Amino acid sequence: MAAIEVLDLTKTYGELQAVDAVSLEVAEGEFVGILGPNGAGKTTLLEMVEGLRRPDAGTATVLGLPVWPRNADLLPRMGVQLQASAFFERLTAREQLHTFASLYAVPSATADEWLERVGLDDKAGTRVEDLSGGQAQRLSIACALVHDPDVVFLDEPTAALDPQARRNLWDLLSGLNNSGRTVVLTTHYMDEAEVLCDRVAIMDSGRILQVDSPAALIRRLDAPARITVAPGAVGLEEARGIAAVDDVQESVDGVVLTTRDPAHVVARLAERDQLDGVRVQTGTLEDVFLDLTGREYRA
Ligand SMILES: Nc1ncnc2c1ncn2[C@@H]1O[C@H](COP(=O)(O)OP(=O)(O)OP(=O)(O)O)[C@@H](O)[C@H]1O
Repeated sequence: MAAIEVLDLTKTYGELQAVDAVSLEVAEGEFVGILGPNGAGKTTLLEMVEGLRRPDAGTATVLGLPVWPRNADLLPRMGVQLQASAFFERLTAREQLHTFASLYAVPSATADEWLERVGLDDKAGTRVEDLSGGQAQRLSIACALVHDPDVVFLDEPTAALDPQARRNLWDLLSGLNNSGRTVVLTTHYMDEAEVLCDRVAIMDSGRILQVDSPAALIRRLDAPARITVAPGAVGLEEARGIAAVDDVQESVDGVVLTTRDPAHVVARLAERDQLDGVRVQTGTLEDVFLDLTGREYRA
């Protein structure tokens, strides 16, 4: 049985088709990312799947149960990350988490374990409004997980964090589904989707354009590879003479060779001892987005 089944979910706000007949299946234990620019419809889709927003049409089931009308049997089995602004004011981090735990009859000791797991034990006595952005995000994730749900929904969990805080949170998130949990997250960060997700659904203008593993999405693109070598490591004319090299350009980083057969080109460079500073770049999810929409990706 799929953990999540979404069939033709649709939501319209006035003239705007925010979510347009979206279908998606998520297997048990899978980590799926919904990736798209601002306004793509990610939050609206997620809230309908969580049973928080009523669809105009279509259905969603979680663990085999319909999510709308709101299903009381499902609530303890789902973890929904709150935006930090939804915390109870003036509570400390520990009080906030204990309050959530008590809603699900989870012992306080378990809540304290979670505080430690998300690295907030030294902030237990700090009021939620005095936590940094990253600390507040980690607390909101602990609140979503404290009752040990089977399915976890995270809406842009690393939004507005600095790069270091994002990476710290990635470590936490990548450990999340090791214990068999199903995780669905929305993000507008390509690198985040690539690092964390088994499969990525690329969303734009209310539609899911493609769903697959990041590697498969990029492979399907059939984009040429770019091989950069240090400035001066190879002459421009010499590089143009290597079989399978389609194009050669000079850039600030060095000489950039474009090819559809990077293994062959790297082998030729190696034979000539010209691998100084070599870097091989294949396509990225940004290229996939450009290919699918005809637009540059702007988070
Ligand atoms: N309650 C609402 N009433 C009217 N329009 C809405 C409402 N909620 C969302 N929208 C619009 O629907 C579209 C999709 O919004 P949504 O928040 O789902 O996108 P998103 O992909 O999550 O964007 P972001 O990354 O900025 O959060 C946007 O154009 C938004 O302005």
